[in-house]
Parts: sequence; structure tokens; C-alpha cells
Amino acid sequence: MHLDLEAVSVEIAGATLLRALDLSVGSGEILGLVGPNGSGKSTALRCIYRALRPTTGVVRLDGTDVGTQPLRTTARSVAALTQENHTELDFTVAEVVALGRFPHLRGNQQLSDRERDLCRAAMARTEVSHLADRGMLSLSGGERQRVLIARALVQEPQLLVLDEPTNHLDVHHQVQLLSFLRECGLTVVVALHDLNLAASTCDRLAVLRQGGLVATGTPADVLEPGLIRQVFGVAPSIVAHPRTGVPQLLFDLDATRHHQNDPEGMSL
Ligand SMILES: Nc1ncnc2c1ncn2[C@@H]1O[C@H](COP(=O)(O)OP(=O)(O)OP(=O)(O)O)[C@@H](O)[C@H]1O
Repeated sequence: MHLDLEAVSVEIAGATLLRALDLSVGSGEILGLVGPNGSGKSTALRCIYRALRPTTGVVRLDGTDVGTQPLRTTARSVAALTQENHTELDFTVAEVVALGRFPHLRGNQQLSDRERDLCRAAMARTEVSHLADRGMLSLSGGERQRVLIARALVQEPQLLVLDEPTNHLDVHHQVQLLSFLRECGLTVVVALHDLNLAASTCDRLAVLRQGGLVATGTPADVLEPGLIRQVFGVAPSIVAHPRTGVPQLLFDLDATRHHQNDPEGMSL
């Protein structure tokens, strides 16, 4: 599935959260959104999964303006793992995962055998099968995150939208999730704070700052010292991964402290 954002702007209560954002994501491509806190990453993702309507501009899926589609049609092809997954209702893990089929069901229709298999496979893939009968409220943050990833997978989306999906995950489950994103063949838009994971995972990165697009390109194009310093206010050493050649950032905290006395562009 091809995704396009055309001049998408969001204004709320006189504040500009996104300014004329243009992005294009090819079928099967992984685009990473990176940028400082408050730069507009979640706002852009919300426009894609339709939790927010752009003030101006258009989001297109395979050329169709999503604003013209029924929500259920969008939900059949777009699965989102958001930052707003808090629930007060203590559904079991199996029930939450099964909810991923909701956009595909009519009325009170029951899950088919194929759909039950799909739920089982997604829970196995995210290593939550043993939690199937547990209440969501009893889970740790990382366990809950993995259940929500399983729910997104059973939706059988063509586009996956993920807002900080590695939040709460230990390093094993971070690597497992991001490897899955690389293997799954779906179009993926993912907001990530960890630039090393973003560089290892994404085909291209889009760098946001104050609601605007600063740069797009391959991780090697984008993660260069001048841009990182300008956008994030840090000055890491950048090395090529010994096997993949992908840029990886190494931080020297003492050097960072010295740079903070430097008047040129290091203020946060
Ligand atoms: N409903 C709202 N009303 C006013 N301002 C808002 C609203 N929602 C978000 N913002 C502001 O818009 C800006 C962009 O927020 P957004 O959540 O998109 O940033 P982000 O890049 O995802 O940040 P983070 O890395 O901290 O998650 C922030 O300054 C935020 O405070």
C-alpha cells in the first residue's frame, strides 16, 4: 500500500502542530519519523490513522483521500499502535487480540477458525500466548505493548503505523519487533526516538522539527553530524555498523557537557 501526505497541516487552538508536511511512502517501505519531543511525529501519525483530521492537506492511501472513506474501510487496511492505549476495562489478552478483527466483522459475527488461528499465531509471534487468559490490567508495560502489537497484526493491515513501539520493551523484544517490521513486507511508518534503532530498521528517515520537515533520505544521508547537532542539540560520534554499514551514534557524555557551554546551537 502506498501512502502520501500532501501539504498536511494541523492547527489546534492557534498553535501550528504540523506545517505543510509532504511525505511519500512506497509499498513495502519502512519510513521512520524522528525528531525532538514535540516536533509533530505523533500528530503526523494521528492524521494517517485518522484520529485527527488535518486542518489542510490530504492523506492518500493508494491514491484515495482517506477523508472520503468510511472509518471502517480505513481500519481494514491501517493498523495503529498508538501512545494512547490506556484502558480501564480489564479485558483478557485473548479478547484484546481478537478485537483486532473488529473492522473485518459484521454485527455480532463470531470469529472464524481461520481468524482464531490468526490470533493464536500473532500471540505466538509476540510471545504472549502464555498470557492469553490474564487481564490486561495485570500485565507489565512491555507485556501489554506486545499484546497490542499482536492485536495490530491480526487486523491483517496493509499499512502499519507505530508510535514509539519499542517503549517498555526489553532489548530482546525490541530486536524481535524491529526485525519483524523488516520481514513483514508491509508498508510501515514508525516514530522512533532511538536513532540507532531507527537507522537499523528504516529504509528512509523523515526528520521533523517544530512541525516541519527538515530532511528525508536514507539513514546514511540523514544522520550526519551537522543535522543531528542542529535538530537534536547533541554531538555524537557516528560510526558505520561493522556488518551492515548503517550509521550508529555513540555518545560521549563528557563531550556533551562541554558542548553545552558552546553558544552555537546546543541549547535544547
Ligand atoms: N490537542 C493539542 N492542543 C494543543 N497542542 C497540542 C495538542 N496535541 C499536541 N500538541 C502539541 O503539539 C506539539 C507536537 O506534539 P506531538 O505529540 O505530535 O509531538 P511528538 O513529536 O510526537 O513528541 P514526543 O517525542 O514528545 O512524543 C507538541 O508541542 C504538543 O504539545
